[in-house]
Amino acid sequence: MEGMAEAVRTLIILGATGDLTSRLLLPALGQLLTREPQRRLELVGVGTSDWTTAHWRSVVRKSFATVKASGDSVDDLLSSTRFTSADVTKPDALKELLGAAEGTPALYFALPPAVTKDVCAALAQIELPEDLRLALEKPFGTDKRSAAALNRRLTALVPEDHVHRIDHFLGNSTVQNLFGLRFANRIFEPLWSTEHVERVDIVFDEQLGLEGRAGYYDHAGALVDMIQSHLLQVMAVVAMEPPSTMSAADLRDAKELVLRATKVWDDDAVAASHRGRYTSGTIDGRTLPDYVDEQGVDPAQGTETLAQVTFAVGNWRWSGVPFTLRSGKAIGTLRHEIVLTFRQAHHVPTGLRGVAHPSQLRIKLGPDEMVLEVNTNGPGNPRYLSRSELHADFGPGSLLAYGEVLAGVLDGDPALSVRGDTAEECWRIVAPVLKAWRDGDVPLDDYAAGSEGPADWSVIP
Ligand SMILES: NC(=O)C1=CN([C@@H]2O[C@H](COP(=O)(O)OP(=O)(O)OC[C@H]3O[C@@H](n4cnc5c(N)ncnc54)[C@H](OP(=O)(O)O)[C@@H]3O)[C@@H](O)[C@H]2O)C=CC1
Ligand SMILES: O=C1O[C@H](COP(=O)(O)O)[C@@H](O)[C@H](O)[C@H]1O
Repeated sequence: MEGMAEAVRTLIILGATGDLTSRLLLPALGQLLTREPQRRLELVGVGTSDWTTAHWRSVVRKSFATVKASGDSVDDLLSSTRFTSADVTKPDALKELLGAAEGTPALYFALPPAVTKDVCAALAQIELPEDLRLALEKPFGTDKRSAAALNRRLTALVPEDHVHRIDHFLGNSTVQNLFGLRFANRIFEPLWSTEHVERVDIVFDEQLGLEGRAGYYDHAGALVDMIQSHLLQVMAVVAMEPPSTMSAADLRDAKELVLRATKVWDDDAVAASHRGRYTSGTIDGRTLPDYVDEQGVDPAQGTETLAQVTFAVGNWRWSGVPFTLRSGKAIGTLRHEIVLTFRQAHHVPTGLRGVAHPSQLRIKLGPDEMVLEVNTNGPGNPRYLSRSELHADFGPGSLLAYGEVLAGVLDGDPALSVRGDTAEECWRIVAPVLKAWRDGDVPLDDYAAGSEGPADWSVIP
């Protein structure tokens, strides 16, 4: 790590009455404080709603209970946390909030993106405490240009390494495990290149449907919601060069180099992408309506609920290896995994019968495990090939993914947050696909909720 930063003493959540705060942020914070009973943190919740501090404390307590949070720092926080009703787009409101903060403060923007922009404009009008940290949720802009404009605003307020662009997939324990697996063994890294890898697939298929999120999702769609943000970050960790250290500078440089080398496969966004949208169906006994009939959806938006794009990473290590990223809602089988498919053996000895399938390494993004599928002689006839699976259980991380990224914000370590140039790069990468889809050059295929996606799409092995 580059020099120890001062730990945040006051966390101010802007948008404390919202869904993100109660469902994801507070449980993550409760878990973090349980693991670190020595940490002392003031928590201030802010929203325009007319909440009392007593009500806010009951919300925090309820969210903490979901992770069985306990211990000294939890008790301490529960008895001191307070709620302020304020419109944070007003400079005076921000001045008062920051003025009342003890020690190093962090502002967590759990706000709609348009409000976040206005808050940044308001922050520019007041004097800011030294060492202020800013944590921003996705979506970070809507394209490269708006992301760049937001970056300029933010870095006019605080230094880049005080800006935490949150991507909770970087805190996912399996993604964290990739560092150990790839860089603390000699047996995988020599195989981790175009010499031996035929293709890489990163799949995040969910059984969940829209779940009442039309206000956000119907404008984002699967490509922006998952691929432009989370899955490109995961891909960057899978494809990066070995960093010299785990410092924020080394990790983020290594990710950035991969993303800078990434473009749509063959520069052909039409051939390299698919989009789909669910129609009614049943998943695990739960019936979902057609996506277009979900509450709040505007059918005219033509929003996709399943996206698949193949990218090329144009460098020495990965030349010629397709990286296919896919994510969808309302898919019959939950599948969250990174799959490396290895090239065929150069020569299988004549006399060995059966089929030598390519070896595959499956790294699962929860439950956290790894499966290596290889050809062996197997049981029975020793001259007949069969498939064996080597399983490794990574075990769950001690923190939820949000807890890992929140720890980075509180400790002033941006290693797990997205750097400004990288946020822009990710928009550059998907821009040709967004354009092809907007222009209607790629069909929006139907698939029934509960199916595995449109039947004529190529299957990801
Ligand atoms: N919910 C989720 O699962 C995820 C959300 N995100 C991102 O997190 C952010 C927040 O999402 P979410 O919690 O779902 O949104 P909500 O709509 O549930 O909450 C928005 C919050 O913003 C507050 N707010 C709006 N305007 C102001 C204002 N002028 N001053 C003070 N507070 C204001 C609202 O407070 P009040 O109502 O009291 O005015 C409310 O607490 C978004 O950027 C979203 O994209 C990212 C990943 C997942
Ligand atoms: O950010 C998001 O991620 C979730 C999937 O992540 P998980 O950690 O909740 O499994 C996804 O469902 C959602 O659409 C997306 O906005």
